[in-house]
Amino acid sequence: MIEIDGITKVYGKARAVDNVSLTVERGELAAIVGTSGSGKTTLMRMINRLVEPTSGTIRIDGRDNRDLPAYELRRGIGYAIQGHGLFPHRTVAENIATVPKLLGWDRKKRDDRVDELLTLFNLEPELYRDRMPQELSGGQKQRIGVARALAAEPALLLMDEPFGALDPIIRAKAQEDLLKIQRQFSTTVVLVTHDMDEAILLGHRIGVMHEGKLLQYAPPAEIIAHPASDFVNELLGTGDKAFRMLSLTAASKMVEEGPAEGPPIADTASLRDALAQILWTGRDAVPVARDGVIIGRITRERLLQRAEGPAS
Ligand SMILES: Nc1ncnc2c1ncn2[C@@H]1O[C@H](COP(=O)(O)OP(=O)(O)OP(=O)(O)O)[C@@H](O)[C@H]1O
Repeated sequence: MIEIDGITKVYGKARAVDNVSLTVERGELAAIVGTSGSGKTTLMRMINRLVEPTSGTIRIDGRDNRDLPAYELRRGIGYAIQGHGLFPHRTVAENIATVPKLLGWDRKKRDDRVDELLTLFNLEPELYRDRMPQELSGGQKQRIGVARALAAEPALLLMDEPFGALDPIIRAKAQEDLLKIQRQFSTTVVLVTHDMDEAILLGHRIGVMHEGKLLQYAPPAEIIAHPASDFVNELLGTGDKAFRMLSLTAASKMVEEGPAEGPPIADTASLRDALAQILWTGRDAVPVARDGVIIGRITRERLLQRAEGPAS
């Protein structure tokens, strides 16, 4: 659990982060969004003390983050950044095993962990563990950067635009991997992103920053339904709100009995996917399948009702 309490960072006359307070519960993912220069990275870097705050406190699992020497604190916190930050003269395996080595893990345990992570990120260990970073594509480097952040199974993971340079397909896969890992290990994650769709997909809570201030910190559905200000509303993109609302719910939550023609969608797909299918194929309803077996349908009518916002 991270408790950020009245944290401020002043550079010269500018308040890069201005009296921000928020709590991230253990096992939760907080997505921080905002315009460029709004203070997202500075806020995140004060958690692992790459930046020292001007005032305020940050507690991690109840302990002031200044109680430990900064290098020791950072060993316990995974950190992944855009542009990966890999050591260019170390192999992929050495890069991933950086923190386990600092922590004194023996060779066998380190090697096993490297192979496990490479497999998790769909990179065949035999092919990739001895490569140098310059022998990887941009997307592969990013995945290794995230693998390195996860290597010592940190309870806390900080991610600064970690999927920024990935193409949409790899990005979706990397987001899925992150969710899987996050659930499996109950990792507490703070993720900085400028992509609202990513924040809505991944965040249990979303923090919206502007000019150093935290404008709103709430679950995605609440941010969409009740934006705290015009600025938050604008950032959400009014035109996309209906679809964003639908993207929050799995098809399994709206299945009803009844017939429907044509190819089914999976019950794990979102209502947004269901509506897209219905519109694209001109149907009134789409069958829903679980593990390949049809379990019911979703109708166009109910989806449209669900997508309606509050009457203005
Ligand atoms: N070391 C520094 N010295 C002086 N000013 C800084 C320093 N680091 C950041 N700033 C300023 O603090 C403000 C917040 O920067 P920060 O990097 O936290 O924003 P951000 O929201 O992460 O932006 P982006 O999305 O563009 O990465 C900016 O105005 C930036 O110029």
